[in-house]
Amino acid sequence: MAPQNRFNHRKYVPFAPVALKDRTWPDQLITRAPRWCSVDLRDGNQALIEPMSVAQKKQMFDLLLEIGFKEIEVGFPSASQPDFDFVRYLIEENRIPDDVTVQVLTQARPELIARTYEALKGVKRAIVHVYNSTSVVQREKVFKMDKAGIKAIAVEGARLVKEHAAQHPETEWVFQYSPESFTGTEVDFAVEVCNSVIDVWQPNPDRPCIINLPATVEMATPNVFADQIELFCRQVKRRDSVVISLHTHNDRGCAVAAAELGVMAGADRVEGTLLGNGERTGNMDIITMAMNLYSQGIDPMLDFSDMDKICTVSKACTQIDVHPRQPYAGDLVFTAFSGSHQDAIKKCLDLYQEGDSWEIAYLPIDPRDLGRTYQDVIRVNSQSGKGGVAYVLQSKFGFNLPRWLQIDFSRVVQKEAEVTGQEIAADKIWTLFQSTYLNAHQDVSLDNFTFEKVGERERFSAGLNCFGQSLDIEGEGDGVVDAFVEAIKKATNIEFEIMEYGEHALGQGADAEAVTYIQLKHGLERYTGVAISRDIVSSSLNALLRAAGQLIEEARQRSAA
Ligand SMILES: CC(=O)SCCNC(=O)CCNC(=O)[C@H](O)C(C)(C)COP(=O)(O)OP(=O)(O)OC[C@H]1O[C@@H](n2cnc3c(N)ncnc32)[C@H](O)[C@@H]1OP(=O)(O)O
Ligand SMILES: CC(C)C(=O)C(=O)O
Repeated sequence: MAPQNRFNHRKYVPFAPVALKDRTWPDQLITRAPRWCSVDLRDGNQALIEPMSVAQKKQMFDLLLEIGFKEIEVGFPSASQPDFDFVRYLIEENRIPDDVTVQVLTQARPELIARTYEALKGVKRAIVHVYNSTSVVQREKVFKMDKAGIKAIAVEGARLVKEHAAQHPETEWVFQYSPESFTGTEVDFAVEVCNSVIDVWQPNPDRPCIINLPATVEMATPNVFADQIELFCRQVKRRDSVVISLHTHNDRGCAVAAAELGVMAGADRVEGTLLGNGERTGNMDIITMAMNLYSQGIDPMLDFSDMDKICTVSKACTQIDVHPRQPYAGDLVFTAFSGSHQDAIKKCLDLYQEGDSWEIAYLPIDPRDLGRTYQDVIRVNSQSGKGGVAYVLQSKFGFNLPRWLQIDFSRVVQKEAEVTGQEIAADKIWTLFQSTYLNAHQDVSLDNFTFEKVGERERFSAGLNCFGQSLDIEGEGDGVVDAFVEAIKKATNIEFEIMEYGEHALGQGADAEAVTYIQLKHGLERYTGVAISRDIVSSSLNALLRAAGQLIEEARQRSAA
C-alpha cells in the first residue's frame, strides 16, 4: 500500500483562471489615491476576541477622523446593542463632521434592514451597505439555493433598503451592495446579481450607488483578482453611475497587492482597516496601501504622520499588538542591524540634504514622515559593522569617527556583541568607547606645558608624569604636535610616528569642546588615542599621550620581563 501523506495537497483544487485575454490593467499606473473607507469599526471589530466597547469605538472613530477618513463603516447596528448604541451616539451627539459619511452593514434580511434604519434615524448622510453571499460554495452548501434564489435575496434586500430610505427623505442616502464572497463567484453571475441590484436602485451619475467587490476570502494570486475586477467593470451596467469598491482580505498575504492591482483594473474605492486588523489574517491594511502611494510621490489623502499614536490607539481598541515588522508601523521597520545595510544607510544619510528627493538605500521612506526619528535607524548587534557603530556615536554622541577608528572600534563592539549574544545599546557603545579610548591609559599625563616660537619652529617643554615618575621633557618641531612628539621620543627613547590624525568640534558655540583622534605606529603595531578638551591643542596632546601611554607601558613590561 502506498504510504499515506498527512500533508496532502491533493485535497485542494486549483483556482480556475479568469477568461480575460485582452486585460489592460497591467499597463495602468495608479496616479491618485482611491476613495478610502475604513471598516475598522465593523469588519475589524467583528474579528476581535472582545469586540470594542462603545468607549473604544469612540476612541477609534476619533482617530479615524484625525487620519482624515471621509467614509467610515461604523458598525452592524442590527447585530448588537453596542453597535446600535454607537450609531445612535454619533447621530445624537452630532459627532459626524459634515464632510464625513458613516456607513453601516446589514444582511439582506427584512428585520435587520428595518433595525438598521432605526439606528440611522436623523443622520444627515449615510451609506447603507447590504450584502449576501453569491459564491458557488455558499450557494450550494450554506444557502442551498440556486442562482435565482441567491439573486432574489439580493434584489429583495436592495428593494427593502430603497423602500426604508424613501421613508426618511431628510437623510441623503447612498446605497452599497456587496456580492459577498465575490472571489468565489463566477464573474458573470456576480455581474448578473449586481446589475439586478442596480436595476432596483436606478443610480445616476449624480446619485451613484456603490458596488463593493470583496475578496471575502483571498483565493488566488492578485493578478487573478485584478482580472476579475477588470472583467466586472467591463460588464457592469451604468458604469458611470456605479462606484466600484474593493474589500480585500489577506488569507494569502496579498490583500494590499490585490487592492493595488484591483485599482489598476478600474476600481474607484477601497475598504480596509488600520494595520490590517480583520477576519482571520485580516483586512487590507490601509496604512500600507496609502503609504505605498506616498512612497511613489502620490498624496494618499490620509495622514499617518503620528504613527506612534495610531499604534497606541489601535492597540487600546483592539487589544492586538503591532508586529515589529508591520509595514511602515512596526518598531523595527526602519532599523538596520546588519553591517552592509548600516554602511549604506549611513553613507546615504550623510549625503542627504533637506529638500532632496528621498533616495536612501534600505529606507523606502523617511521615518520622520511618520513621526519617527533617525535615532533607531541603526542598532547594533553581532551582525553589525563599522558603519552602524559609527552612526550611533555620531547621531547620539556627536563623535564623527574617522574611518580607521571606525574599523578599530567596531572590533571592540563586535567582540562584546559576540560574547553577550545581545544587542549593544547606544549607552553600552558609549561606555565601551570611553573605556577603550577616552578613559584609558591615564598613567601618562602632562603637568604644565609651554610652547615658544624658535624662528619658524615650535619648542615644547613640560613636566611629564609617567607611571609615577616625574620628568622634564622638551622637543622642537615644525608644529606643536611635532614638537611634542619629539619631546616624548627623547624622554622615553621609543621611536614612533603618527599614522592618523583627526579632530573636530563637539557641539556648537562657545562651549564646544574639541576631540582629537590619533593613531601611532611603532614597528608593525598601531596605538590609538582619543581625547576631549576645551581647546584643540590640549585635546591633541592628550590624545597623543593616550596612544603613547600604551606604547610606554608595553616597553616597561618588556624591560621588566
Ligand atoms: C464577510 C463578512 O464579514 S459579512 C459580515 C459578517 N458579520 C457578522 O456576522 C457580525 C454580526 N452578525 C451577527 O451578530 C449575527 O450574524 C446577526 C445578529 C446579524 C444575525 O444572527 P442570526 O439571526 O443568528 O443569523 P446568522 O448570522 O447566523 O445568519 C444565518 C442565517 O441568515 C442567513 N443569512 C446569512 N447572511 C445573510 C445575508 N447576507 N442576507 C440574507 N440572509 C443571510 C443564513 O442563510 C442563515 O439563514 P437560516 O437561519 O435560515 O439558515
Ligand atoms: C460584507 C463584506 C463586504 C465583507 O465584509 C467581506 O466580504 O469580507
